[in-house]
Amino acid sequence: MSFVDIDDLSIDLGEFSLKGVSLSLERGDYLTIIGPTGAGKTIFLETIVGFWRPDRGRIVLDGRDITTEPPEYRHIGIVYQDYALLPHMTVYRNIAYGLKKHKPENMDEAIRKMARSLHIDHLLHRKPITLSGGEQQRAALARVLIVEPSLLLMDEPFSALDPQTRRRARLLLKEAIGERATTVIHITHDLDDAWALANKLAVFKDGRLLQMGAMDTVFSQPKNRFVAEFVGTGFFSGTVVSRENGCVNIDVEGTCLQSLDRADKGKPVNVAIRCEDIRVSRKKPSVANGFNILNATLKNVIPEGSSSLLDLRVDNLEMNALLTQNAMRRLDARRGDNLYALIRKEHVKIVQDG
Ligand SMILES: Nc1ncnc2c1ncn2[C@@H]1O[C@H](COP(=O)(O)OP(=O)(O)OP(=O)(O)O)[C@@H](O)[C@H]1O
Repeated sequence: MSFVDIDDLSIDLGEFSLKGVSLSLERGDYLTIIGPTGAGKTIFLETIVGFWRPDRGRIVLDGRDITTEPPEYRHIGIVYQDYALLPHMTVYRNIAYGLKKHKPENMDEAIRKMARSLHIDHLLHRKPITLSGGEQQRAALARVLIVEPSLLLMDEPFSALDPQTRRRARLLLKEAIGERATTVIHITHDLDDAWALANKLAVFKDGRLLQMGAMDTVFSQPKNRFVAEFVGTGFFSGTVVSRENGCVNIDVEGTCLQSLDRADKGKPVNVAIRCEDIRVSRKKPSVANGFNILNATLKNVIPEGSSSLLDLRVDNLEMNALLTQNAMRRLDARRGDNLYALIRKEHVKIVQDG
């Protein structure tokens, strides 16, 4: 049995339903949930915390079936996007509020220690309205973390923060939960949150959990086209035409891709290629060993923060490659240039459509 076992969680709210969501987490796991707006991510968290009573399914936390327990007995902390601090209380009293049921003997020291770890010890006397967004966020985190919840739920906790404050908040959160090995489920629209914090990723759509797994696995082996597109991984359908020297040759709309994965000749397969795994070069490498080397035309360059996404045309296929700004400068490419896309055979992943 895992630390968190959610089995077949279903709820019908009329216009929206959560459909048989099952997942398990080990103690200390950090799961980020992504998915389009209206996918049911918040309803899922609210069902775990006890805001909604599911029509079907079970929630087991640390061996205890909490499906029908009142929220206050579940020992689950939740942090919202809008922080939900009590406006008439100081930061100190907001944090203490979390401890109102189980006051530890050394409550004052516990509050000050928590405030120090989240760098808000100088703000304890202030009311929430006088704080910046980042400071309010840290106060909200302190209020939830001080009760040492068995499970911490967060619904887009950083969405109102500027990029720099967000990075800092991630670091502080990581330190604060790392010390306690807190198990976390965190909804976000920012994949950088997932890469910075999580070891697991879940993708929701239309009230369903489409895929959950280790971060790398979901990115490199998305189960279907929707998940692939959502995480920015290329997804292609083709047929295995031959197997030789430990490789399979896959025909994808007239382009031959070689993969080290196993599949039978004649089998239709889906292939996933992460945009980070496509290198782009002006020169054709003299040694092709281990690589797919494909002629590519640069259609477009889309700047993405510290990287650029290259829109490449490879025969009949559209592929995206993600290059750092340094790699981009070295490549010095313009729209319409003829280039080479280099993809290691082990990065061409054969995936089951799910
Ligand atoms: N009380 C309710 N009764 C009926 N439908 C609801 C209720 N609350 C939310 N919904 C609907 O359920 C769907 C899922 O909402 P939810 O807030 O869980 O989405 P989400 O994935 O968190 O989206 P976002 O990323 O925009 O926050 C939405 O279509 C929403 O309108």
